[in-house]
Amino acid sequence: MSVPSVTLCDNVKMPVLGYGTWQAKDDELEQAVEAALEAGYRHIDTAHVYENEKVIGKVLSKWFSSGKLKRQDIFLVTKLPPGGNRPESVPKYLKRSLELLQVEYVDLYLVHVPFGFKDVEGDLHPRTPEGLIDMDTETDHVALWKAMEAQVDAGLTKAIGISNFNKNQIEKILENARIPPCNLQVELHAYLQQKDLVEFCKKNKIVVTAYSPLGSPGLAKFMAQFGRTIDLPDILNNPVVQTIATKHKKTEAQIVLRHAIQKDIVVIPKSTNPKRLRENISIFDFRLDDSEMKQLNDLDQGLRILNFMIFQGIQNHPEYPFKAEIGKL
Ligand SMILES: NC(=O)C1=CN([C@@H]2O[C@H](COP(=O)(O)OP(=O)(O)OC[C@H]3O[C@@H](n4cnc5c(N)ncnc54)[C@H](OP(=O)(O)O)[C@@H]3O)[C@@H](O)[C@H]2O)C=CC1
Ligand SMILES: O=C1CO[C@H](CO)[C@@H](O)[C@@H]1O
Repeated sequence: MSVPSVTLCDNVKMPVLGYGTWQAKDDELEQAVEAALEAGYRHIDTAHVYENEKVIGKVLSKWFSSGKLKRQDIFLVTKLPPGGNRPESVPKYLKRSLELLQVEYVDLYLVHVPFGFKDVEGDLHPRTPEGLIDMDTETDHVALWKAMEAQVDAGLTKAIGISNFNKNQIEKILENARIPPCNLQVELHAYLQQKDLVEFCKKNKIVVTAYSPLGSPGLAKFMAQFGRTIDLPDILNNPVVQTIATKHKKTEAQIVLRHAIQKDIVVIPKSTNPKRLRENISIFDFRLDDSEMKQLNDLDQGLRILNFMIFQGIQNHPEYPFKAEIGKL
């Protein structure tokens, strides 16, 4: 299956469907990345905090050295951890990611979150003695962005972007950037369609990537490991999605992914199951009509699943992005 691409800044091409890897590690991920590459995925989304860059690097280097793929065939995305959200930490963390991924450059480097943590070696999520997340409240986006730009100049990434930033935070970067961000990665699915933010990004030539495009159905199980229960919406069992899926002889997952793609949004579903990851890439052989698009657009509820409250006390960081929603969280 061949996936179409969208053009980011400076003619960098990004496949509109990528392979998400959060919560996937080690042996399971190794097999799954193999299966994903076999299935035709050419865009891989990881992050330093996912602690799986080494496995991804191992599989990619095998494919590159066997000649099955060339480096330029792959669009590789990774992210600066929150503990690296200060200018002097950016080169250190990008260098680490490049070493783990066994590549000379990434295609897109993202600032993972707008808030910073203390930079504690060996602890990606440091805590205070009281159990709160150990924040660095001095996070300065303009200074940080200059360090991101320097990574493009050094040839260590083709493009730079942000993730989980709100509109005001993006505006501030745009006002001060020499190299504007060309990608915003945010939570986006049928129940959180982010219409205003998407419109704003279009106006500013920022390609939007939808994370958790299926509504992150495995999240409740994942959070349970940390003793947290969450009330997860079940987008894939929504009757509107189900009816459209039956009509097209497609699965519910394929319908919600196709819905985003038809709105020029890049999607990065995660699956370590070979059957499901093949299912998720098989969305380029049908089209939703205007009435189906409208029915799916109407499912929007502004419902955010990932608000970072897992990091206790994070809402008190000056750059916590969802302050306006706090009453609703
Ligand atoms: N920038 C950021 O802050 C964030 C970025 N991300 C990125 O976005 C990616 C995707 O988001 P994520 O939160 O993982 O959630 P997704 O919406 O991609 O959902 C993943 C879950 O859905 C299941 N699944 C996958 N395909 C299907 C299918 N066809 N039918 C039914 N269930 C399916 C998976 O299980 P199984 O594996 O068993 O198939 C897994 O439990 C992440 O992996 C990560 O790369 C995610 C969160 C935050
Ligand atoms: O990508 C991510 C998924 O969500 C996690 C927990 O909220 C974060 O660590 C990270 O931003």
